[in-house]
Amino acid sequence: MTLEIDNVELFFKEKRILNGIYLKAETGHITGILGSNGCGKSCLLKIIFGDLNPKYKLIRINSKPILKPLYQTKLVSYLPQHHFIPNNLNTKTAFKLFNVDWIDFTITFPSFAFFENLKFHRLSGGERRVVEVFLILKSSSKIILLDEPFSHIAPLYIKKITSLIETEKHQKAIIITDHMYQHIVDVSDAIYLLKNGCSKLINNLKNLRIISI
Ligand SMILES: Nc1ncnc2c1ncn2[C@@H]1O[C@H](COP(=O)(O)OP(=O)(O)OP(=O)(O)O)[C@@H](O)[C@H]1O
Repeated sequence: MTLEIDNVELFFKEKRILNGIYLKAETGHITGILGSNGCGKSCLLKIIFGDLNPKYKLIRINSKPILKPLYQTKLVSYLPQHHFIPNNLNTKTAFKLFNVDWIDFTITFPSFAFFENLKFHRLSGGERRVVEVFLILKSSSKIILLDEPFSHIAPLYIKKITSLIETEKHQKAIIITDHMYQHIVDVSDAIYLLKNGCSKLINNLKNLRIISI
C-alpha cells in the first residue's frame, strides 16, 4: 500500500503553516518527519488522519484519491501527541477494545504484568505512553501515524519500541515524528524535513545538517 499526501495548504487565520507539502509512505517502510517546534509536524499528521481540515489537500492511496477522512476508512491508527486513553479505563479493557493481546504485550514488557487491571491514571506518564504506543502499533490498521512515540519514555523501552516498529513495518506503512531526532534518523527508511511550510525529502544525513542550519 502506498499513501501520498500532496498540495497541502494550511492556514490558521492569516498565518500560513503548511504549503508545498508532498509526502509518501509505503508498506514496508518507515517514513520519518523532522522539523523545528511549530513547523507543522503534528498538524500534518492530523490532516492525514482527517482530524484537521486544511484549505487544500490531496490524499491518495495506491494512486487513488481518498475524499473522506481516513479515520472513516479503518485503514489508519493514529497516536496523538498527548494521552488519548481515558483516565478511568483499565488496561485490560483498553486491550480488548483495541483487539490487542495483553499477553503479547507483557512478553515484550514483562514489568507491566502487574498493571493488568489498573486504571490508566494510576500509570506514570511514560508507562502510559508505552501502552498507548503498543496499542496503536499492534492495531490491525495498515497505516500507522505516530506523533512523538518516544516522549517521556526511558531508553530501555525506546529500544523495545524501535524494534516493534521495525517488526510492524513489514505489514504496515508507518509515519513517525519525534523530537528525539537520532531515534527518527535511526529507525526511518525515508526522512522528510519540514521547513517554512514545505517538505523536503532528505536523501542523506549530510543534507539534513546543511538544510537545517
Ligand atoms: N488550533 C490551532 N489554532 C491556531 N494555531 C494553531 C493551531 N494548532 C496549531 N497551530 C499552530 O500551527 C503551528 C504548527 O503546529 P504543530 O503542532 O503542527 O507544530 P509541530 O511541528 O508539531 O510542533 P512541536 O514540535 O512543537 O510539537 C504552530 O505555530 C501552532 O501554534
